[in-house]
Amino acid sequence: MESASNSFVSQKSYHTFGLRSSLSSINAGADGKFRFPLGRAMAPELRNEPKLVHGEAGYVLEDVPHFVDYIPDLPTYPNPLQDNPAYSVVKQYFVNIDDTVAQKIVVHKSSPRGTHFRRAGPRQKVYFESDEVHACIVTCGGLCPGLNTVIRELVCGLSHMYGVSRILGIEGGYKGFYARNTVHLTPKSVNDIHKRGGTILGTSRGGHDTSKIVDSIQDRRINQVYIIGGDGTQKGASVIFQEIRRRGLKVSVVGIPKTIDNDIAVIDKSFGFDTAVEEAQRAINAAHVEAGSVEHGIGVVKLMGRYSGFIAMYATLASRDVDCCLIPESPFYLEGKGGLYEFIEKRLKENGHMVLVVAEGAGQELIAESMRSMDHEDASGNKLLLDIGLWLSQKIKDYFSSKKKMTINLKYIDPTYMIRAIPSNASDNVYCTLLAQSAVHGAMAGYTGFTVAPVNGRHAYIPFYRITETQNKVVITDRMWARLLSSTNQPSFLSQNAIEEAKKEEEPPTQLLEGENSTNHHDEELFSSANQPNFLSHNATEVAKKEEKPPTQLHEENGVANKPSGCCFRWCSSISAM
Ligand SMILES: Nc1ncnc2c1ncn2[C@@H]1O[C@H](COP(=O)(O)OP(=O)(O)O)[C@@H](O)[C@H]1O
Ligand SMILES: O=P(O)(O)OC[C@H]1O[C@](O)(COP(=O)(O)O)[C@@H](O)[C@@H]1O
Ligand SMILES: [Mg+2]
Repeated sequence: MESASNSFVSQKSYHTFGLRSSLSSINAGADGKFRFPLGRAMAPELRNEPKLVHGEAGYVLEDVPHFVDYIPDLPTYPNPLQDNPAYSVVKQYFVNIDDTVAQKIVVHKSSPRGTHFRRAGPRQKVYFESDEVHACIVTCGGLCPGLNTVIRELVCGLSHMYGVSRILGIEGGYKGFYARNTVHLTPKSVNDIHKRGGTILGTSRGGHDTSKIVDSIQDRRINQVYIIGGDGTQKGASVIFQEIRRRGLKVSVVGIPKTIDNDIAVIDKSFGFDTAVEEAQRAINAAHVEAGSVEHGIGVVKLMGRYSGFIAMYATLASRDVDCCLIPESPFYLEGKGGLYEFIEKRLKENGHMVLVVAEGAGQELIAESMRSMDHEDASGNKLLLDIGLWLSQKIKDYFSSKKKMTINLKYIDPTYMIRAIPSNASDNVYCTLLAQSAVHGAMAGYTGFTVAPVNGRHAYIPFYRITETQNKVVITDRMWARLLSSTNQPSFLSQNAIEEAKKEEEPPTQLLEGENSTNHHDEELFSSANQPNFLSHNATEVAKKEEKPPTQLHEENGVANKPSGCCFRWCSSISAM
């Protein structure tokens, strides 16, 4: 462990440019290509306005900030990856600077091309020399499977791909910047951490003091900040970035989206979600076994999902043992025709038992009606929820014993923290690896103020505001919720009027549906992450390069040829990216 006061600080190349000097370069875009409207008092990127580039046929690039937007005359260096043997087999390893990723891929003949994001991946030129980089990593908010994998892969990516050796772990979330010690991270020290749940750095809610955090970054001469966390964390990262840019610092601020609830907007999915859905099966199985072993058995399982019911929805679809799934997005009622009690009674009569999955944020308004609502918040300002699982279990017991005089046998299982605290599964581990590598490539290339994530199966750099302006929610008028309703045959709890209203409110479902993503080859990343020899002679490499088509073509072909069929998860193949 290293204390904040004695951390090693290099004086080399730590740029601090005042606002005045930064204004001289405001019309040059990230790659010196794009230009912003002239004749304004201050550049858009200094006023937190979107950095938009318009192209033909309604094409819009929602670009991310870059050092050259506010720091003039920065030197660039060749990317050290060009001499890395793991990557020498790849014909076009570096991403074309004009590559962008479409936000919507379901289009019609006459559709405008729409919003795009900058494609993630390694660039030919970088804005840091290896020994100049002083990186730090922080984890904030609730736990999520995969946090340790992302930390590991950031450290290994920085070290193995870019020769960076100065990497600090900030302990205990945002407040750790100014109130806790730091820990020096090396590939050796993080070697096994992906096998453990939680985060080796610790985490916290609250404690976001922007100026103290940026002072700490500046004092320690940190120039790459990797911030792993959910929607709240990304809001915090955004204000840190704004302050850093206001001070004119050459410090890259990179957000890595983490949320077990999968409630972050724009992105395909967040890491840990797959693991959570898988682990939830164990609780659902247990509930099913318990319920099926007794007369009129009811198994109730509570899953996480404060404002979004994705875990509950996917766990239900995956299990096939669930009779009813309740989520925050779909209000329900208990009594009367079409209500929950009526449905439970029907299922018990038909099957003798039933399983109910409830997301923690579901039915909060119902509990609030029957209990005195406590409008409490946690340290980060998130609403503290009343326990729907316990409350609902009690209501069901009361109803059947006093109103129906029917003996039921209800078992309530709350596996929420057990699900959140496990290590990530194989699929999430690969996802975390690619995510961390994309983050490192972006920072090395001089981009800043962005969140990295897959969009339609390709990793992209997304401006913070796009991630934080809305939350991802289950669309109850979309096909996936309809699939769930049809698989459980539960009531929709909606009147015809409410359905019409919901349809009007929701965006048309032009987002990804099943099987629309492509699977791509990632052998190059795998060679690099294992640091193994590629066992190819120079000749073989050259021959392979001639035989292969450039990766962009390959990707496109795979997009058509490798469409998975019959897969019900919209992002099942979307971990390809980059
Ligand atoms: N609007 C905001 N501005 C700045 N910091 C924020 C904001 N919202 C949350 N944070 C900070 O982000 C961190 C994590 O937020 P939290 O909501 O607990 O988790 P998550 O990031 O997983 O949503 C906390 O330290 C919190 O203080
Ligand atoms: O008890 P804690 O640590 O506040 O966490 C509970 C909350 O964490 C969550 O997993 C979401 O966490 P984040 O906001 O950190 O993504 C919710 O599902 C749950 O309500
Ligand atoms: Mg959150």
